Amino acid sequence: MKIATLDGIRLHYREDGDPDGQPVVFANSLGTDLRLWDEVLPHLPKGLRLIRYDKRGHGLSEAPAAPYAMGQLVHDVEMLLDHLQVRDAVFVGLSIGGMIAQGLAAKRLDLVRAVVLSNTAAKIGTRDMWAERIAKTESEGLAAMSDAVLERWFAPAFHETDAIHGWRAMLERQPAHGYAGCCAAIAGTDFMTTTAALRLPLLAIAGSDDGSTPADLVRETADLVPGAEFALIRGAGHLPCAEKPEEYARILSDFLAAQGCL
Ligand SMILES: O=C(O)CC1=CCC(=O)O1
Repeated sequence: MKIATLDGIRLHYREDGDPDGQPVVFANSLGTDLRLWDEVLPHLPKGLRLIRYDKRGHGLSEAPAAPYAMGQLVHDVEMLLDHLQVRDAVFVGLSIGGMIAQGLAAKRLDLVRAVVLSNTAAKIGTRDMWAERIAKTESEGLAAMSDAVLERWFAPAFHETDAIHGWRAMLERQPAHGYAGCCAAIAGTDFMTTTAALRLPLLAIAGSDDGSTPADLVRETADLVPGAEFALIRGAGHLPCAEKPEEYARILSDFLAAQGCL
């Protein structure tokens, strides 16, 4: 198991693939850990250096007292990539992970050569919506919200699979204050202006049944950046990498090939 203590925060990460290959970094969504990418990685071409990590408050990373700020989440991964001596990575971020991707690309272009913004936006939800979710998480715990969250995560057919129970367990086992801390970071984030100033290769991925960041919202963020590409995965919700991993990997592989990464 790999843990790096960086500026006082313990971050859990994992590396797969070729240590000398093109780095591809994956950032997870709210309520998930780095296993979010388990089904995608085996379908990616060989020769890539695949780096995943748990953001603060999630998975096996430390969960300091909430709330967190988006700047802290960006700084955490910035330190991790410096620690791993990564430069010019393709950064794949899903939902809050996609917000981290936008923040990192705006701050440290030396670390990021291209971004994949999956099921995310420059701004997600409203302050009131997040305040409500934080209050419920703190008072009732994550299990009280998991039905509603899973409705947004997956299209109807996936709810009939055994795998749905694993995703529920992953969500409910996150530290409640870590989850709430990340909700606060999302509530305080509006990257409209900074993302519109980005000039780098960008692929946005959306799910047709995404109840959290609907496809139109994802496309709106992609449209901020000249030349951005957009891919829609039909029959998938907010976590298409879990629901349609082969299609997700194909879209990602095509993008990596177009960037000369393969
Ligand atoms: O609505 C959800 O729970 C999904 C979500 C919103 C931001 C994020 O990272 O996940």
